[in-house]
Amino acid sequence: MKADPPLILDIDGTLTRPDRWGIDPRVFDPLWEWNAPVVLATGKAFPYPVALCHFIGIPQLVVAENGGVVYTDDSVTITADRSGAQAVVDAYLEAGHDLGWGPEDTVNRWRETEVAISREQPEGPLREIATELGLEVLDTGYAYHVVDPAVSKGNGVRLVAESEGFDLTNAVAVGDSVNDVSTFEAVGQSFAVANADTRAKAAADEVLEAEHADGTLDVLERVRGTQA
Ligand SMILES: O=C(O)COP(=O)(O)O
Ligand SMILES: [Mg+2]
Repeated sequence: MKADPPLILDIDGTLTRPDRWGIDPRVFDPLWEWNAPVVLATGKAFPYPVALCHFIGIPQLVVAENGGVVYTDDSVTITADRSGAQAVVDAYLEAGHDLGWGPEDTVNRWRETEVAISREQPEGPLREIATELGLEVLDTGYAYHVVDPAVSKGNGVRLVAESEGFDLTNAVAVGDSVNDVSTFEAVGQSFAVANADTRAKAAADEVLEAEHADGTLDVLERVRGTQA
């Protein structure tokens, strides 16, 4: 019997539904049944993908914070320091802006290596301050992320593959935005969902006809059982 290829999946825009926030529940069963490693590679803070793996019922193979935090079953690697991003955010707040998440800010509460800002907040001054301080702003379509340019999902995915002992040239990735470009470059076969931004579409081997989880489910159907 042929095996499944390792999967590297983005979360927002890729496992979600187009019409509302949240994961499309149809992705749970195929991921639980997947006969190869499934890595969730996301811009979200570390607890979110860990919880998603937990609730799907699959091993916790996670790249969080756009590569800032990498987790295989038994080891956490922190690949950056939050202080750079925090300095950008402090200057942004000092200039009279807000992160836009309310007083408890659960978006950033557990972030260890980067900071996310609501897309309802002004982007121009954030980019200006980040450039001045040598940091980068990624617009995922869900938030602006202030990140260390040396950090990437792709590098995180390489760490997971090395530690788990699978070959990324056999892996299949699906994503929707600029923060997935480095993942697409790291794997053998990459797909951008139809709702993806122009950078992700340009970097992917193939742009799917379907959006969000519909596109991802089509890929799963197509690549299941195709490994030697
Ligand atoms: O946190 C975000 O802004 C986007 O998350 P994602 O990388 O899973 O799409
Ligand atoms: Mg995404």
